[in-house]
Amino acid sequence: MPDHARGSSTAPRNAHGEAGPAPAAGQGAATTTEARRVSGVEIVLEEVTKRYPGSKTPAVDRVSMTIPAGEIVVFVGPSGCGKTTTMRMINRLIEPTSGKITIAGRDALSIKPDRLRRGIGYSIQQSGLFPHMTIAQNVGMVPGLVGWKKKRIAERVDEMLDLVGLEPDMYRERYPRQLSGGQQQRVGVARALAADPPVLLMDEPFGAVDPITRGLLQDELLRLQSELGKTIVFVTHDFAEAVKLGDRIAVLGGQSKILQYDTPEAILANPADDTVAGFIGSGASLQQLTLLRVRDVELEHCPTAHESDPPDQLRTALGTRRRNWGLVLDARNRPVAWVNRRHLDGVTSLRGIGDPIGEVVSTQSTLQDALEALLAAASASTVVTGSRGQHEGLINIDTLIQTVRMLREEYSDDDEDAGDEDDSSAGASRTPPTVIGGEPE
Ligand SMILES: Nc1ncnc2c1ncn2[C@@H]1O[C@H](COP(=O)(O)OP(=O)(O)OP(=O)(O)O)[C@@H](O)[C@H]1O
Repeated sequence: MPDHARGSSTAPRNAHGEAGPAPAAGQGAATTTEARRVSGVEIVLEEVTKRYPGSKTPAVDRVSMTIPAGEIVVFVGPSGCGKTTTMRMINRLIEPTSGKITIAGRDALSIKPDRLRRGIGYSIQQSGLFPHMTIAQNVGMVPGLVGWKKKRIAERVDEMLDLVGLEPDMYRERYPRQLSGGQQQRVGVARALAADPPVLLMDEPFGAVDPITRGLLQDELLRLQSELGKTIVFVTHDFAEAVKLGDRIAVLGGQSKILQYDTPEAILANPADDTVAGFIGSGASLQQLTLLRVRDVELEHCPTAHESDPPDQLRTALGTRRRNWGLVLDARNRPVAWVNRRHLDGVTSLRGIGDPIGEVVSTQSTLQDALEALLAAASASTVVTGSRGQHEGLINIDTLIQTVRMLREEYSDDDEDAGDEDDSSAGASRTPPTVIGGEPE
């Protein structure tokens, strides 16, 4: 296996995706928040309870929480704790037994369920697509129900397919069974977003796909959300997924009791109790790799050349920069092949030579995704691409090792501070912790 680029530099800039240094209180935080488009609305649950008929104990018992507009809030907890029931009460697929749910200031129980549901996108595991309907019909269903004109629906279908990375011409007339699991999930998200609802409920939407596709779909969701700013409630039982996606995480115990409701950084640094700590598991330092994205660390660079460039140019660059490996890019700067000097011997063109690129990570990927890609490829570095697949640089194992080391030092300092000053939020750079309806501190 090629060792590609070696050497490293580590320069994490901020936890959890916001570019630039963590703003000090009162300095940059407002700018970051303002810069983000928010089209979502606030959801408030007050003392919401669900008791299924014939069951002695409630499935959800007096849950109160505020889900801020434009944020991704992840419900995470063990199987059967009531995540799905809590989520489905928001769009009244399940009627609460008691309590109040307010969406954008309106009492959800006062809105007709059908009408309510049209304003709330819903995406579930296995995508929930109708098998006998084409992709276009599936995506256009809710806009059709709310009375959009045919032309507008057709345009919207194409726009949505494009948004989730599916070429409309290729996919709109296909049927769900003709798509892979990952593609079906993308269509599921496109359908949930089609009528432009301010709220999106996602119930383990990526649970049924393989881990690599899952990582890509998560990246895609984060990219979409950075453009759309919806209020998203996301259910998972995978804590790593919660850390990656959540602006806030609600860790739920039995009967949806809120054990902790806070930013991922704060929960990782200061689990509220042993149950939450147990749920995070023993790999806390590795989990912290999900707080940083590839774009947050300094990338390595190796010599590159376009397919149309003369091989000599790359040969010279490898020699001058004393590198064994370089990258060949296509006309749109997308990586095509790894090449070493041996590949360049006697060739007159860079087309069709070299080793396959192998695993690629995007600038949106978390450092944990990058680690997995490096381990899967068994190589010391992997190619990083930007939003349109263009080459951005390389990330290597040394960078990741240094980052884990740095995070460990940083978070152990926070622990000491927390003991001294009772400031329990290592994630305070983004948003103040909010515990509503959880255990009072
Ligand atoms: N329709 C129903 N009738 C009776 N009990 C139900 C019904 N749906 C769910 N329950 C029970 O309510 C509790 C909460 O279920 P729920 O599906 O909300 O949990 P969950 O955390 O989403 O679980 P999972 O992660 O396994 O999907 C469970 O004990 C479940 O058995």
